[in-house]
Amino acid sequence: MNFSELPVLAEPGLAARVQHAIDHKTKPLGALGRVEALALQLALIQGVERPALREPQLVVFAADHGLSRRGVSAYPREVTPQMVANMLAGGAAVSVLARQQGLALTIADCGVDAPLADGAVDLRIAPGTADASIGPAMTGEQAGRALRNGMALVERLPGNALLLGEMGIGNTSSASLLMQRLTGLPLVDCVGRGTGLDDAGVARKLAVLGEALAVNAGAQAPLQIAAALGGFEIVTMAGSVIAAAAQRRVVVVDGFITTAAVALAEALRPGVLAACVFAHCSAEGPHARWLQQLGARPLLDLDLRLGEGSGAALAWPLLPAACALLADMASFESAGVSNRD
Ligand SMILES: Cc1cc2ncn([C@H]3O[C@H](COP(=O)(O)O)[C@@H](O)[C@H]3O)c2cc1C
Ligand SMILES: O=C(O)c1cccnc1
Repeated sequence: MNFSELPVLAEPGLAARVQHAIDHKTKPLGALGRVEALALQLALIQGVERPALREPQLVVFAADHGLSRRGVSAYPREVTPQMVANMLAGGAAVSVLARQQGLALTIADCGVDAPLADGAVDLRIAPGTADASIGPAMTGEQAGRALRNGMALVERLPGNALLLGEMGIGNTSSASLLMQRLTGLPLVDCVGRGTGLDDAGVARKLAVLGEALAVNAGAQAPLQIAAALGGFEIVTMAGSVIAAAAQRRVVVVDGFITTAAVALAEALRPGVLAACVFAHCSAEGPHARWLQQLGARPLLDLDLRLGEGSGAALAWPLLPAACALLADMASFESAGVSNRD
């Protein structure tokens, strides 16, 4: 992807100036590999020659899904509020990683089927979506509200980097449905094991998701598709991605589900992808293919299949490292090192 060509980031000459600076650092040409591309992307996102990251915000968007009552997950629906509590208490993987990396952690309840947890941000639309296998997961009004909630949340958060996380039993199903509708690939190529379904479980998930696609076939515009196939957390996250990109914040994408939110945001507001750094390729089967379709090359490939923002947090240190190299490495000229002929 050529980031400088995207309208959201158009900044005449900046890409060439930053590339020139990178190429004159004291190293063989191109020797910092994809860290160089990352530094360039961060510069283009911020529209400056010396990008700098401050007060990174990891937001976990949480919600329940009507589909989780249809046996599409290996785990029960109650796990969503239980994990929200665990995240707030500091015991979830994302809590540990956010703490360790110095990332501010916000849990945004976009529609968990339980009372609002102490310490969660209240962006609740309803206690879980409707069952998308029998009709739209949410109304158009609810989808619009979720988008606006996500935008407003970013306005309230400090800093210039947003790391995406999510929690919602059944949400790989919503992500798979969105992938099918947004890419046009066959459903079977868009569905994975989620939390660990066996082959019979995947067959059941495929059958249920096939029903959801059939019953919601009339949805055409991106917002209609979002409402039909749902995920309050996914639609809210898409709103946050749109607002963050508009403010030139760096968006760090986690796994399969956050990719669904970003792809939805791109469908709603073409160009936002340019603000996105893809942290990792998830072990969720269809993720690699979707990344490829989006022209995204993720930083890490660790066989993660957790979500929560865990992969985004793990990849995070590469971003300040790229900024530091761009800002602080000497050039051949300043260090008196002989460049190649
Ligand atoms: C204990 C536990 C912690 C999690 N943390 C994230 N997820 C992940 O698994 C869910 C998606 O998979 P599926 O569509 O198969 O339900 C999401 O909540 C996602 O964040 C978890 C799942 C479980 C069980
Ligand atoms: O890639 C992800 O985000 C993912 C995969 C499986 C389960 N939960 C999340």
